[in-house]
This record gives sequence, C-alpha cells and structure tokens, in this order.
Amino acid sequence: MAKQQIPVIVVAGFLGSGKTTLLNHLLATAGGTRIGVLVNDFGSINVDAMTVASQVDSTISLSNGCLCCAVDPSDMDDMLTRLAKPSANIDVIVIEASGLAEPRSMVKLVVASTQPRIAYGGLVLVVDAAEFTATSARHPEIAKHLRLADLVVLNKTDRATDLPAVRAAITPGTPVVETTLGRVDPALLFDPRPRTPTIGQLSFEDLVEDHGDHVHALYDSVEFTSTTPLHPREFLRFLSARPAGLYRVKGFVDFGTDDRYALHTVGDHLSLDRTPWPRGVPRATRLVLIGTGLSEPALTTGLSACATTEPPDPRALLDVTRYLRP
Ligand SMILES: Nc1nc2c(ncn2[C@@H]2O[C@H](COP(=O)(O)OP(=O)(O)OP(=O)(O)O)[C@@H](O)[C@H]2O)c(=O)[nH]1
Repeated sequence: MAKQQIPVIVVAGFLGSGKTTLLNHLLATAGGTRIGVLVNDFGSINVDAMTVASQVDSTISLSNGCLCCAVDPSDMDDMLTRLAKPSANIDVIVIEASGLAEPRSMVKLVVASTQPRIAYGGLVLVVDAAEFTATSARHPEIAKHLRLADLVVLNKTDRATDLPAVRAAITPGTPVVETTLGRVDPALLFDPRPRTPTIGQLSFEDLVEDHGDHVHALYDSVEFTSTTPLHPREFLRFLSARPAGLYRVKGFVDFGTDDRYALHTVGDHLSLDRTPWPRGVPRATRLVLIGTGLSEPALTTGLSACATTEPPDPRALLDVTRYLRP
C-alpha cells in the first residue's frame, strides 16, 4: 500500500501570540516523530533546539530528525517537495506562518501545492489570551481568523485577566485548547511515533523534554469499535455535531464497501483517505477519540446509532468523497 500522505498543518496567529513557543514545544515532545518545519520568517525563530542544530543553507537539521526550513511563499511548493522526499522520512510538516501572514493565503498555498505526497492537515490558530481585547480592537480580522481555524490554541492563559470574556468571543463550537507556553499535546495534531530507543545516553527529547506539565493527563480518550458498517451520512452528521471538546478523531471507518477509509481530524478539519481493505484485515470501524470533557456513553451511543445493516447507499457515499484527499 502506498505510504499515507504527509499531513501539513498551518500554525498561524498574530505577532507574539506564541507560535514559535508552540513549535518548540512540539519539537521537544514529539518523541520519535519526524517533524518538518517551515517558517515564514526565519529571523524570528527562536527554537531552543538550535543550540544542538546544524545549519545547512536555509535548512536546519535538528538531532531528533526534525528539519526547519526558511520559506518564502513563492518557494513553498519547492520546500514542501523537499520535505516530502521519501529520503527525508518526515511524518508531519508544520508551517509557522509569520505573524503578519493571512492564514487563508497560507492555507491556499498548501491546498494548491502540486506535491502529491502531502495533504493539508488543518489550521491551528494561536491566540494570545492576555492581549485578546487589544488585538481585536487593532485587528478586527481576528474574528474571521477564528472562524477559519480548525483548532484554536488559547495561549498565555497565565497572563489573561478576563479569560471568560475571551472564551465568549470565540464562536461556539470551535474547538479550543487553553495553554500556557504553547503546551499542546502533539497527539491533538498528529500521530506521534513511539519514542526512539536510546542506549547509554539521553536522547534529544530527554534533554529538552518539559517535565512541568503532563499534558497527556489533561485529555480523555475514548475508543470505539463496530463490526457493523456505518452509514456515511449518519456518520458525517455525527462528526459535524461533535462536541467542541473533541479535538481529534482518528482510525479507520467501514462504510460496508470494499474500501477502508482512514479518518483524520484536527479540530474541525476532517479528511479521509480511501484504500482497498488490506487482505486478511477484518472489516470493522476502529476509532480513537481524544479531547476534554468527553462523555464516553454519549459518544458511543452516537457512533453506534450510525451503524447500519442496509447495503451501502451510493448517494450517501458521494457525501464522503468531498473529504477525500486527492
Ligand atoms: N507569560 C507567557 N508568555 C508566553 C507564553 N507563550 C509564549 N510566551 C512568550 O511570548 C513571547 C512571544 O512568543 P513567541 O512564541 O515568540 O510568539 P510568536 O507568535 O512566534 O511571535 P512572532 O514570531 O513574532 O509572530 C515570548 O517571549 C514567549 O516566551 C505563555 O503562555 N505565557
């Protein structure tokens, strides 16, 4: 089976909101995951890890296998091609949009990429909770950015003086993760690889790992398995009404056809990959749902209600095709 496409996640947010801090956190806690990083504005990057990085041209190779590249929007496609090369063995690409970049145009650049090995993986918007009122007054377009975002990282909650007002300004239903120092669990954005084993010495991750907060403990995860196929339309309806605290859903879906649908969501962003069921793999839907304040019975009931013994409805399957990655 062909290697799955590499998800490309765009991280945007106004100047100083904490994008680089978030990126540093992802690099430090991603375990064995190889992250390709594209930064719009190389001058401003302050990756602590650079003390252990070797710089080659505009690409920084970090010892944990991460790559950082400076990128001008006109070079975006070239850089994506470079990171997507099988020899780079990259699992996920994160683009840090400069604080001045318009998120929509960054997303468009990724979606318009001609590189077949990558697929747009969602827009993460970092918002400075402490400066929110002042930023909104100066940049009313933040409201539009908030609507576009698949996941909002409400950062600097330690400095926010009126968090309830900031929360209230975000469109209900938008998935929001509240953080300090951009400490988002990488599992909300991509599937981290298991940590690389090390013998006799500390790995890079051990050296830079943040021992302060155990972010994993903040999230619930619910598993769902069904050997009865799901009805595509019902399943899409379930997803579109999912609770805002459900940040991530991943796994495989059986719609009762000969294809297996790999599902990937980041916040509101949903994508599906369709491949034939591999021989010998039992047909079943297996999902992991990650978030905060999840009600396992409600999610299980909602998903179970999508199960159907009817033959697959081709028209309902058409609804699914708009989420298929090319
Ligand atoms: N108090 C506090 N400071 C933070 C937090 N997150 C980031 N900072 C600080 O805020 C400043 C800006 O953070 P950056 O990560 O550089 O922000 P950025 O969005 O990358 O900034 P630009 O690249 O200029 O757009 C830095 O001094 C960070 O240390 C937080 O949660 N709380």
